[in-house]
Amino acid sequence: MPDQDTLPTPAEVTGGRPLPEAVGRHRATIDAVLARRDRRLLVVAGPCSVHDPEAALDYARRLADAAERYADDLVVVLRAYLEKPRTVAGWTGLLPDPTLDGKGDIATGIRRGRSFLLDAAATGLPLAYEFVDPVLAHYVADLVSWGAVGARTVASQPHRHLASWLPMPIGMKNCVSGRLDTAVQAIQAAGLPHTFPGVAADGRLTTLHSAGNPAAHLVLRGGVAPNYDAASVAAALSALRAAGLPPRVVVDAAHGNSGKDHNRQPAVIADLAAQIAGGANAVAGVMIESYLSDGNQPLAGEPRPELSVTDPCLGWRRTVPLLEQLALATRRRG
Ligand SMILES: O=C[C@H](O)[C@H](O)COP(=O)(O)O
Ligand SMILES: C=C(OP(=O)(O)O)C(=O)O
Repeated sequence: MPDQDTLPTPAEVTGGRPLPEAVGRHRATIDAVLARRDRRLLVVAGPCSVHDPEAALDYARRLADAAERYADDLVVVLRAYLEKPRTVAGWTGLLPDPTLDGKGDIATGIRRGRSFLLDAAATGLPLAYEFVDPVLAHYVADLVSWGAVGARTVASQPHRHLASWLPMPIGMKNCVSGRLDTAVQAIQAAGLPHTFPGVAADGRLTTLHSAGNPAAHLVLRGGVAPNYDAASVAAALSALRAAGLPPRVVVDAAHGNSGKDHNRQPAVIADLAAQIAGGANAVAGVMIESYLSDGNQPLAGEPRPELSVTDPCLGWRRTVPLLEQLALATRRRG
């Protein structure tokens, strides 16, 4: 008999409900936007973390409605982040800790998290996901259309190998200090074939052979200083060109670019919208940390469903005008 800490196999959890047929289409669309074959702007928006699946679905449905309204200019993707990398310690997300209290019931987290991802995908939105733990990737990757390797793991060989194997565009974030070279090297590494250990569908450890991911790209998330302004974007494009990589970036309005202050995200988006309207074609996408209510809350006791328990997010009412602004800027860019 498996004890309660034994995890289900990937096949046991991925076999339950049919895969949304749209995932392949979403990945191809996002790839075309990043390669600038599609003139639209990628907008990755959503909560810093999902702690209450019902409330996050409420958010997803609102975002799906808005995505439809702006579909001529924006390709909107839901941040469906179920794992959190921590600087030192803290809640690590719904997948590894679904009861939000450090008990770490990962088996329940995998089932609950996957069920959330399937419900979120049913809204019609493509899903974004940060791959924090390479083992857990095998339980969710089939539902993800845009992946991220975060600022705290971008130097890690297992993450680069995983990115080289994953079948969706992967954003490599500049590291926490703001240095770009680690992320540029991560894009180069992910573009190559690798052989590394992973988890097979039947749960056995296996040797994986990757072909290399041609759609890995840079995400500017700021560091000790922001890097969303036109001069920083130009410097990033030069670094990409010097490394022989396509000059295209996604810019994160949160994290180091807003000093983790959600109130600063609108100013970052305004600056990016001005760059885009002015013709900055290499800005292929933006990222916004947005949720139902403005701000965040400490994780103690029973958390409010509509308020982030990790980084502060911009509330829904303040998010909609930003989508409008980005759609308009993209239309002007032509
Ligand atoms: O995006 C979320 C956080 O910035 C990230 O998980 C790190 O958080 P921490 O510095 O509070 O640990
Ligand atoms: C942790 C995140 O970002 P970063 O890696 O840029 O800190 C995130 O997007 O949730």
